[in-house]
Amino acid sequence: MAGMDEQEVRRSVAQAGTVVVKVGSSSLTSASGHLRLDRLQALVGALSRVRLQGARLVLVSSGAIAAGFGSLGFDARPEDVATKQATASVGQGILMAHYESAFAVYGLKVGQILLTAQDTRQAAQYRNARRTLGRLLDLGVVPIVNENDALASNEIRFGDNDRLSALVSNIVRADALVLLTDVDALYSEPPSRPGARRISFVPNVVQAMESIDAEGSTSGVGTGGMTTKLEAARIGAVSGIPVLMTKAGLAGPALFGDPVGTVFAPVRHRGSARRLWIKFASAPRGSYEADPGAATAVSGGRASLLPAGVTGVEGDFSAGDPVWIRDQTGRVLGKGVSAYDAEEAVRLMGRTTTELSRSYGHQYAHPFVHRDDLVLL
Ligand SMILES: Nc1ncnc2c1ncn2[C@@H]1O[C@H](COP(=O)(O)OP(=O)(O)O)[C@@H](O)[C@H]1O
Ligand SMILES: N[C@@H](CCC(=O)OP(=O)(O)O)C(=O)O
Repeated sequence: MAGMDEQEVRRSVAQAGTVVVKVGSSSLTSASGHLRLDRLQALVGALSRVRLQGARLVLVSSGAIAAGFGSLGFDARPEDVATKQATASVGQGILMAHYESAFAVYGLKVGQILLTAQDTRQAAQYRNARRTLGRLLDLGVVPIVNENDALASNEIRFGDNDRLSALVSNIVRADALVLLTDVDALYSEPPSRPGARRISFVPNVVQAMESIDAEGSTSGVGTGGMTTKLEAARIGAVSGIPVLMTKAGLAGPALFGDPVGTVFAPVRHRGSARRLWIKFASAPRGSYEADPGAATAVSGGRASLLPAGVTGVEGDFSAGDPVWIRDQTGRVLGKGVSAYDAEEAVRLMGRTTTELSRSYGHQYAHPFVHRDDLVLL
């Protein structure tokens, strides 16, 4: 809920019925490309306590590449795509084997879910991922999610698990997202710099992103650095989900509401699952150009985009695909699901729904993008 103070955010993390925890490579692996078993086991100990107290838990774990390159005899993280994919394939097996036996100590079962960006962009695959994750959680299993690095090539990658974990939080409708990394908290600038200030509460991450310097540093084995963590916190906060970030060694206290790390307050109420998908996960396949009247109406937040207000159609999309909505200067106003395919839309644009109904029948008397299927950006 919007307007929460620090204590309320911490309490809602501790009381979350469904929690997504993301752990970064730097927290699980050594610089030589091997898993740090002691760390993995400590993490699993903390997570198991939460699960055994009744919370539904999803773990988004990085580390496939960082845990795989040492065992393949490389002295550094590989750079080329094919070797990275092969390394991830080996490392993912190592990770899962250890998670499986570490959770088994607490009598818990794990299930592997490897996602590609495509699985969140397409509505049908998104629903499929949601169904499988939901069923695993119903069965009391801890789903362990990673990007399907072995098959994802550069063009179709999420690239970082921070953003992925925020999308997974929306998929499972999590009550909290916990990002575990190798720094204890968010700082005003990279903590290696003198003068970096520790921040324990971020009331509005959208505003905070303008003043925090997260540039140019990762731990070396991680990929996204602080920038992608802030982006994940933003997606969470804007989706109505409280977010906590701290170092992996503090997972236990963090999940039990102790004052560790940085918490980010939700900045909006949570919208419907469909709108969250449109806003954060869907990839538009074309766009509608709105005339000034339609642009104003749509920007007001309550109107649908009617055929009469559309002056251009771009791209090759089908009915049910996401599209951008732009004004006549090309500025993006929003994103929505088109009720028509591009070819039909070209034929129908510029005409009132009454005209369309008269010429083509009742089934054509509806908006190009219904307001329930439209989000402003
Ligand atoms: N403003 C900041 N506050 C905290 N950490 C920061 C900041 N800017 C950069 N960093 C760096 O981000 C790193 C964590 O990112 P990364 O290496 O990608 O971790 P992970 O593997 O957990 O995803 C930290 O080691 C830290 O040095
Ligand atoms: N999917 C990749 C990790 C990608 C990633 O985001 O890494 P990190 O910044 O350590 O969370 C892997 O398992 O190696």
